[in-house]
Amino acid sequence: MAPLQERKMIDRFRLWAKGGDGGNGCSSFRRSRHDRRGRPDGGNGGRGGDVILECSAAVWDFSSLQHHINAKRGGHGAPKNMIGSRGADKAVLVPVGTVIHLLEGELPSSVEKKPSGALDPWDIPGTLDFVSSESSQQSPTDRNAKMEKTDNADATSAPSCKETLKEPTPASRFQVSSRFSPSIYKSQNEPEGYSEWEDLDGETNMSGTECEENLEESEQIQYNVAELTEPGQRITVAQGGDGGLGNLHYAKGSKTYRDNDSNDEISEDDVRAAPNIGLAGSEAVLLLELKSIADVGLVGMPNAGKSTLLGALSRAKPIVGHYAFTTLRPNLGNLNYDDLSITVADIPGLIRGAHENRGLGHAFLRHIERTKVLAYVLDLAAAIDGRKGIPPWEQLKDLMLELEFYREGLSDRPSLVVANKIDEVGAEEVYEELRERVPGVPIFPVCAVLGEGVSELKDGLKMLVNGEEPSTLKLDNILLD
Ligand SMILES: Nc1nc2c(ncn2[C@@H]2O[C@H](COP(=O)(O)OP(=O)(O)OP(=O)(O)O)[C@@H](O)[C@H]2O)c(=O)[nH]1
Repeated sequence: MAPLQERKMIDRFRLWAKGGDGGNGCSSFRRSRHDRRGRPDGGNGGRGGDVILECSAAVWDFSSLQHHINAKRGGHGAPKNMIGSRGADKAVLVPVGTVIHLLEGELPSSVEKKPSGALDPWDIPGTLDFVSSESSQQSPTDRNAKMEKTDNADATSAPSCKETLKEPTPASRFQVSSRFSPSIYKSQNEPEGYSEWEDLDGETNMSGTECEENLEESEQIQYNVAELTEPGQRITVAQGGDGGLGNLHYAKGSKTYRDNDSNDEISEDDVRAAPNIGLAGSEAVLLLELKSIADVGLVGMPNAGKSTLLGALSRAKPIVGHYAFTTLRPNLGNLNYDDLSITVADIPGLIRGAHENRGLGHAFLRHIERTKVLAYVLDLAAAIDGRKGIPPWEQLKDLMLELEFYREGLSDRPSLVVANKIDEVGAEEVYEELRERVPGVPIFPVCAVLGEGVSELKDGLKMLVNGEEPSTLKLDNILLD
């Protein structure tokens, strides 16, 4: 029978993130009958959007991510001192337990908890995205007809991915606030009262750029630069560039134009040639990796005693019930040794057909993918005294088959067997038979309720996790009737 879910879990993912470029500042002059020379009134370009990773319990792996994530660029400044709009951020969801390694670039921020609300109105992304809407609707020829391009217009040509990744640009080389003006560009038609409108369209569009997926691993990988461990945590991985200055910035409030920073007098020609290209957004190449949720996964049929065992092994207090599916989510416990600590997950009970999503099905199986070693917890008492349960060796076979049906090779990881409920009458004989039927694998007889055999099991788990006694169960080695 073919597994229903054939897609492999993606737990390692390379991501190229690029913040939106800043919009260009506008160079325009407001002229009138009385003022032929005109006064500069070009607004600043808007800031580009950020690329944000947000930790969420709603996603399990990286399969929903795209390799290239680009935030929107800021809108261009416009005449009448209208600043460009802020480029829209691009936020993507990553699973809980995401570890970020940095291959190229740098992270502009550290992990932070999502703010509750109260956004700065100038920061609301995508309020008016003039550039994207205009550029998507118009052909470059249309735009040229409307805007006179300058020599810098070849900034429009999208750089190849490799070129841009080679030299990550720090987003904030200088601080220009695009927020000072209350006017946001609102009209696409030429406003009255100006005669010249130079636009420097430096739009960089990497979406659609075919980038080599297998860039050689850089030797300067910075490992574990950040971890997202709680839902709601966010991190900005690429920051939008600041918008370029409009020519008004150079000439505020005076007939003779002055540089706001140095206070030097500047000529009208200087004002016209003011550097108004928005800054490029920062770039980063990341390697995302999923942390395993636990070192050891306790796998067993419902009611086998997994939660009881976790409680006996650690200080965890999982809910124990005499009915199936008491455990709906994995409970985690810590096993503390003198020199090490191991995490153990009690995974919800598995039934035949779980790979077809019966019982808790896939939810359960997905948890197993994120553990390093497996401890199969078998109920020795399930079939004794005329009970209608499944004998432990068949439980073991069913468990392994379900893992394999779900994903081939899942049962290959190092494992041991816990023979639970050894206290029950007749369980000793069943245990002996189990040892004969499942040779070559460590089997630990345990009474989880009383804590008997638990310290031996703890030693066995430690050796397994440390790789001192690597033992893998093979389906063919189980002797069935
Ligand atoms: N006699 C005996 N009963 C046990 C032992 N361990 C667990 N039980 C009982 O078995 C029942 C099921 O225990 P749980 O620990 O909830 O089993 P589980 O495998 O976590 O069950 P699910 O949450 O449904 O997956 C409870 O009534 C426990 O008291 C044991 O060593 N001996």
